[in-house]
Amino acid sequence: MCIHSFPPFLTVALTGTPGTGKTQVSKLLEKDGYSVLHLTEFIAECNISVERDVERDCNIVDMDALEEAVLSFQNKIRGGFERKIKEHNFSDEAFLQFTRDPKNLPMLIIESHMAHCLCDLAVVLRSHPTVLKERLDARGYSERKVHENVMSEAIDVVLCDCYDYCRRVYEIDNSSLKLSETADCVKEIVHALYEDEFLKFRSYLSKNGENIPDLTGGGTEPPSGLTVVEEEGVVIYESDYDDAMDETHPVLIKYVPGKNDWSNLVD
Ligand SMILES: Nc1ncnc2c1ncn2[C@@H]1O[C@H](COP(=O)(O)OP(=O)(O)OP(=O)(O)O)[C@@H](O)[C@H]1O
Repeated sequence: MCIHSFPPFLTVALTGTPGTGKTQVSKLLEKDGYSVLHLTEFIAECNISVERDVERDCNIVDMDALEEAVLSFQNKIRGGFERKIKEHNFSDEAFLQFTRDPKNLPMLIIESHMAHCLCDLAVVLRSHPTVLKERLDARGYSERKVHENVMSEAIDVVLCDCYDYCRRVYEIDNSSLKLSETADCVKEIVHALYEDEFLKFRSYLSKNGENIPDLTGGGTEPPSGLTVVEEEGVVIYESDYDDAMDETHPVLIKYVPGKNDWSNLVD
């Protein structure tokens, strides 16, 4: 059983091995108006317990506490979107048009090398190991730390993790891209992803004879058969949508600038 709202609010991981550019890219996205959560800072702000692994020079986080804090943050952001949507009189087409403005995209992008553990959709930044090594050396990391990260990139550790955790995984190789070009790729992906998820959920509701939720000023009427739950002031629906829509295997899409045909994502 999964929790969904309609129109959907998506949480998307922007993940990758350290040094692949998550922080810098997400800052560009944020500047353009996308909602971004920087997980490392969030963990510190929320005082989530962290243990230090001195040998491997990294932190170990209490994932249960983190998940709870992220969910609560996500609900607050989602509430803001729901209120914004209610101010308008949208047809589906007009709504999708509205979401093309980054400030109106009902999505939270979580930036971290472990964000994919908290999301079922992920964009993975990849960099060639030699490019990555240069970036990590420039940070002054120990030889061991550089080696561990470069090896992990070479054998696709984060990508494989995403494949385990997520139902959709988008991979961008930014080895020969500029920072702004990488950000543009992410933008293209998240908008295509949102539209696809919206249309899929809409089509699911229609096929199952559910009342189509109203996007107009009257608010989102619960589709019949779905349980209405109220969480932190946000109306959400519980449904078996995820079970029905569950892809047997996660979808893995390699991003090739200018070449992806997003229309083939829609069933
Ligand atoms: N095409 C590109 N895309 C992303 N980053 C790039 C690109 N070209 C160069 N860079 C540089 O690579 C570095 C990536 O560092 P950044 O801190 O963003 O990585 P990160 O994945 O967030 O690492 P960490 O997980 O340790 O926070 C930056 O200095 C950035 O300017």
